[in-house]
Amino acid sequence: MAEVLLQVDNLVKNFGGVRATDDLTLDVRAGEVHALIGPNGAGKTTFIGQLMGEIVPDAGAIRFAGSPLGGLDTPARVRLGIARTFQITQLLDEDTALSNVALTIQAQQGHSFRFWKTAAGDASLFGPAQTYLAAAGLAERGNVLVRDLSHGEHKQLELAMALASEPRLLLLDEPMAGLGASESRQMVDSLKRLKGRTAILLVEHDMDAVFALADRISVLVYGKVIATGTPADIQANSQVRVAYLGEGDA
Ligand SMILES: Nc1ncnc2c1ncn2[C@@H]1O[C@H](COP(=O)(O)OP(=O)(O)OP(=O)(O)O)[C@@H](O)[C@H]1O
Repeated sequence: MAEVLLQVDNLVKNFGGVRATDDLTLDVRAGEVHALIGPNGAGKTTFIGQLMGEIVPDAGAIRFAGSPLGGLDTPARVRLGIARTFQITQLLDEDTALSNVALTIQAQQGHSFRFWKTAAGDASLFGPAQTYLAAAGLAERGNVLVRDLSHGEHKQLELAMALASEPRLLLLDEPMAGLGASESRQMVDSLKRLKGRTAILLVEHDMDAVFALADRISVLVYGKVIATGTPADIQANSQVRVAYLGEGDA
């Protein structure tokens, strides 16, 4: 069995009277796609925020590659090898997809955005940028302006930008949201190609995508993991069927 990359133990987060994360225990193994599913408001986004260091837990522990993450800010966690999509919210609409990825690589290297003009002329960034675009399924779209990309292609570009930090763990918060059927298929194909290269924690409502991609699935209900298992285990779990999948649907 692959090594445990992310180990979360007994995590708790309260917002006033709401316990958004309730004694949450979960692990992600190196290279696996681990889907986290659950009804609206189950606490999935709050959990990702705690993994990235954007939300401070009230109790519990998170270890990544054996080291505790408590007290580390988001950039420090990115340097350790954790990345999420939508981390860099500002796509430059008037620049090409390739330039946007090149800029992300430059930012990873510690340069400030104000040196962008020089970076745009720095051909050494374009080779790697093209590789990340290709990994995200946008090999042919590098020279297209961001404002001319479709919604699905924006999502793929955000994926390429997340890959630019060479993460060992990629956190994806609803990558299929708002995508049409063919765009969803392209995203699933891109994520399938990434399997094994990086571990993925996939928060997703689209069950077709979850069952197409996941090695394991955890089910979150009211901030608590009520089940973890293979897709077949989860589909057969009567507690999950009642709580989430809906009897008769699964
Ligand atoms: N900053 C906050 N202040 C107060 N309550 C919050 C805050 N963030 C989240 N919550 C509450 O915590 C619970 C979990 O919310 P969260 O957004 O993490 O759920 P989710 O599973 O990501 O939902 P969805 O699938 O709809 O995105 C909800 O009851 C939500 O209202």
